[in-house]
Amino acid sequence: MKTIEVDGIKVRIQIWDTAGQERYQTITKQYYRRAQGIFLVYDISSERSYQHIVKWASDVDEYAPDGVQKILIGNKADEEHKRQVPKEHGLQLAREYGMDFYETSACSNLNIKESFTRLTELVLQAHRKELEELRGPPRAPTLTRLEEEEQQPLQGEDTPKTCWC
Ligand SMILES: Nc1nc2c(ncn2[C@@H]2O[C@H](COP(=O)(O)OP(=O)(O)OP(=O)(O)O)[C@@H](O)[C@H]2O)c(=O)[nH]1
Repeated sequence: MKTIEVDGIKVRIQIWDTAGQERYQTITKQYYRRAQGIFLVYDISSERSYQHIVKWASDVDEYAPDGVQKILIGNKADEEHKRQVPKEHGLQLAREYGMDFYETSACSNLNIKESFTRLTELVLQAHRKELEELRGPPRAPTLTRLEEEEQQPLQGEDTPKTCWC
């Protein structure tokens, strides 16, 4: 669980790290069903992990709800000396899928906050209607309401007070 602030709203996010190994795939797919945002992560020092993204993306298409938000991540960006996947390839794949793309490093803390904030923003935007309801109606009273209030007789000391707060 993590609380982050996006556009002045505190959002509590629940993060699940699914197992990448083949033998856990049956369980992993069950987690997709209630996901609102998904990071598809490969390792920039492993061409194989990059090739695997196609399979992950098709699983997400099959099992995740419609409208789930997705971001492509190339992790281990601190391991430049071991790089097998050029940044351009990540960008290109993300473009094909219509996703945002970040290179991150869990070790040097590169783009971790940025990518989580972005995915949360995308999820919030996708649920804009519910978000507006959460924010509530505008606070300023309308002119009509003010006029109506002015016509109300003032409450005397002897009349029971309702809450004025
Ligand atoms: N250099 C570097 N190593 C990392 C980074 N992120 C993770 N690692 C290392 O990579 C290894 C695998 O990390 P995990 O978090 O277990 O990767 P995973 O994809 O969740 O693995 P599965 O649970 O098998 O799916 C560990 O040794 C981590 O310390 C990173 O940004 N940079």
